[in-house]
Amino acid sequence: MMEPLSENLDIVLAASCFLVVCWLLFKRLSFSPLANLRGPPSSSLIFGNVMELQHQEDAGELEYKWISQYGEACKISGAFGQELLMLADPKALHHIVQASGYRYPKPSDTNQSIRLIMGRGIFWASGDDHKRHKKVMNPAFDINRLRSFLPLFQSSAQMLARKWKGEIDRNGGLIDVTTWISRLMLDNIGEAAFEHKFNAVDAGGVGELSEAFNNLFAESLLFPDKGTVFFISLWRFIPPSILRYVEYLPARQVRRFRQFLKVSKQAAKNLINYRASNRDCEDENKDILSLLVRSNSSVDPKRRLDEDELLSQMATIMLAGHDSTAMSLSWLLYDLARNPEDQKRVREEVLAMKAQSPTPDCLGVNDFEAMTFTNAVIKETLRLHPIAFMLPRIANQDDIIPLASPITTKSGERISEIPIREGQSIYMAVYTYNRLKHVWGDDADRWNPGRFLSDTKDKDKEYTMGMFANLLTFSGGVRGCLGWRFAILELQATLVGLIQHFEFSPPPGIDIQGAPAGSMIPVIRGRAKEGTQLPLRISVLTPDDGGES
Ligand code: HEM
Repeated sequence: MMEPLSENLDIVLAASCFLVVCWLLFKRLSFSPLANLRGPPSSSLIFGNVMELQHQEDAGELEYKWISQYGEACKISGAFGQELLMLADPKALHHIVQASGYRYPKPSDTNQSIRLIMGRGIFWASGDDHKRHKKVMNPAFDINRLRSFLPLFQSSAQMLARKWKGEIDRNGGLIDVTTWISRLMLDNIGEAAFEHKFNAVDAGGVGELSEAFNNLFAESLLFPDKGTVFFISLWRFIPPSILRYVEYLPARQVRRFRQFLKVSKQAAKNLINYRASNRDCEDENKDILSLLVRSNSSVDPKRRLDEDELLSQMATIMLAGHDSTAMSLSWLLYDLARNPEDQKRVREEVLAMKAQSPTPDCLGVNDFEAMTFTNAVIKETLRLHPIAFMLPRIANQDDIIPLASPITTKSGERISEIPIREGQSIYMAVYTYNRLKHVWGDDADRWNPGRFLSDTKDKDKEYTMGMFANLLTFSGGVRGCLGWRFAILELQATLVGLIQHFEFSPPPGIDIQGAPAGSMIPVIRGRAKEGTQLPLRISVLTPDDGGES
């Protein structure tokens, strides 16, 4: 039977597009300045190394292996013959993140994914638009403003401690810390961002917004199938003005993201409307949303955020400020569970600080800063478990990337800079940079918080990297994490609030892996399909055990 004409036409069109794309790629690749770089062989003509990277068991380990083998700057293959420059070299990363301003934006396909999840907020904006967003956002992340959230973080931790004491009696001490910590961080960000009480710890995570967050990344980005990778890999060939329409596709991931964005924007809108009709109280509102609304109305009207940008900002803050800290704190408790001596040392430091404080139940920011070992364990967890284990970028002009450690090319030449062309895709290997031996010491791939104590300095910190402790975990430069101080204060307050009441140990027979779901999420090894979880055995400390009852 004859195929309908329109169907034949579709096939012809698709095939022609494909041939044009192949031809363009061939033209580009035949003159590639990366041609002489070493790197792993491409394992698929269509997918290059992408499937291996997205299906690796422990996020970041494959990059670590390749960089150990081919050097801190090497070449990997993207889909449809794309060449990616993978970098862990400190000087190269410093050049991109710190020294180049807006010359290395996020690639258009990454930006489209961000737009799907968080809308047109600061995470998505680029170039001059990003400057506009940042100007409005900055006052809300002022250090003194953030300090005012400390009592909130402390009371949330106390609430969780009370809740866990009840849970431990009920289920023999085995608790999925990720679920609970996620609820706690949701309560914190809800209150800090909107002055909105989710009561997620108390009510057990019910409610539309709580549910929209639940397992968002595990359900949508973990171990994608070939069809999904194929589809998303085509995005970089589509102009952004057309690409934005993917948000209307009925695919499962897209639906999940759309639902989250819709629910969080609606929550922000309801609050703005409520505040508008209760203007008397406006000056008393110190939450991030109120500050944003005020900051927005005080900038030049031409550079103001429109309503959709403002609402997207809240989706951005809710997601960026909740999931990342929840995962980081879960990893921190896991690391301490596996290192009981260090756990004990943190607890002793906390109890000693409380003993000398006139207000032991509400330690201040300076008290937290003075707890050197507690801060060292936080840094060590952020080093070993960077939630954003890779960061993609694209060069928006020709450039020469300098290297701290020269690399050997395929022809045996030693080079200490790499010329690149406009449009070159970059893969910043955050996980590997955080584990480089010449930066962090010979034991860089192992847990050792002592490396962050001042008397055991490591060698090569020549190239300043990120916002905190020279780690790349919060990225850096103009696109560095806006909420890093918020995150550190929240991690300090929550850790201090929990460690004085509980002892954490790993449950026997359960191994945890950091799965690559856009970010590095903890799952039980071999049971990733069950979603994000990190069960720990938790016991309540009594004064006799050295804890607080
Ligand atoms: C441990 C916790 C956190 C980690 C590891 C983290 C990591 C990062 C990273 C790597 C980026 C850059 C992403 C990129 O360039 O593609 C980023 C950006 C951002 N983060 Fe965080 N973050 C954390 C907590 C927070 C918190 C608590 C907030 C807000 C309350 C926040 C708000 C933001 C915002 C608004 C941006 C976008 C900045 C811009 O594009 O200019 N983050 N974060």
